[in-house]
Amino acid sequence: MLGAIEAGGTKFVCAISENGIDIIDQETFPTTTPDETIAQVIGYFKAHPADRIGLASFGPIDVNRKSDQYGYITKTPKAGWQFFDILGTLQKHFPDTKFAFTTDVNAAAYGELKAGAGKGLDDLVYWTVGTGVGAGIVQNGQLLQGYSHPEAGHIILRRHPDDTFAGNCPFHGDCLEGMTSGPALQKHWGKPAKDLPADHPAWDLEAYYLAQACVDLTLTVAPEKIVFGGGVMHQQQLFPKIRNQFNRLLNDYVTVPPLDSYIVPIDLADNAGAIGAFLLAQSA
Ligand SMILES: Nc1ncnc2c1ncn2[C@@H]1O[C@H](COP(=O)(O)OP(=O)(O)OP(=O)(O)O)[C@@H](O)[C@H]1O
Ligand SMILES: [Zn+2]
Repeated sequence: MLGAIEAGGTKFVCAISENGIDIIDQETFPTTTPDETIAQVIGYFKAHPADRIGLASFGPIDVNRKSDQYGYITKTPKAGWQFFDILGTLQKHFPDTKFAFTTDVNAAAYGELKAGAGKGLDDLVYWTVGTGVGAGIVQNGQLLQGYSHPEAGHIILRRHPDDTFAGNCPFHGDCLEGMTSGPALQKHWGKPAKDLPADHPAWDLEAYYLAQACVDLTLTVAPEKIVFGGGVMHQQQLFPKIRNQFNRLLNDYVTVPPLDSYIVPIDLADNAGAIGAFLLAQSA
């Protein structure tokens, strides 16, 4: 039996699967304190035992096996969770279980590669644009991680000449997340992102920045496909706008697949993270 834990800033999702694709059982717990929330996760897997569990956590997390803090959630602004040994705590309670450990967005990237929009491919970038912005990158079938995991949601952008919004990233102001996340849109335009009409100028600016993000990762990791998920990407009109801006910015400098099949929406919707976590655990 395979298990998945999607550790998010607002909720934890625990699930089990036999084949890594079909979810047999799933339960959600609110993210409160580590003690309380982890106790619920432990209770879930005592009741639904798994031989292997994929733990996909909100970040930043320490994924460097050589580090003393491997398996920890590190500098999160989330109260009570700073430097919490999430992997170690679970391993202590399930000593016979094999764990895979990565970021939530890496797991979703892996799920989309193996069973979603990137099925059959080896290289994929997955962007989530929601409360936060982040990228999971798979290269040659493996998650891209070095000294740490990518934090591409915070890359620095060329500002649109007409854009005076200061951005809302507490670390960088007008980084990608600071300009394009759901909360950034709300702060910029004075209403929730989902209430902005499809023809609102917000979406042209949003596409302008997300296209830069795609160009940057195209030029650095050369994926076979770029997949977008997250709440903000429910705005389907963003896709043609991003492709247009991408085309303009890249200016044919490198060859990429046809844009309609290169920059695409998520295929597995809310299950991408769990499926990725199962399959990472399976191959751990
Ligand atoms: N239809 C929509 N159109 C535009 N924005 C939306 C839409 N639905 C949700 N959002 C925005 O997406 C954000 C929530 O993102 P998401 O649904 O991915 O959840 P999340 O899990 O909180 O995000 P994250 O994965 O970054 O933690 C909110 O800021 C919300 O305003
Ligand atoms: Zn930032």
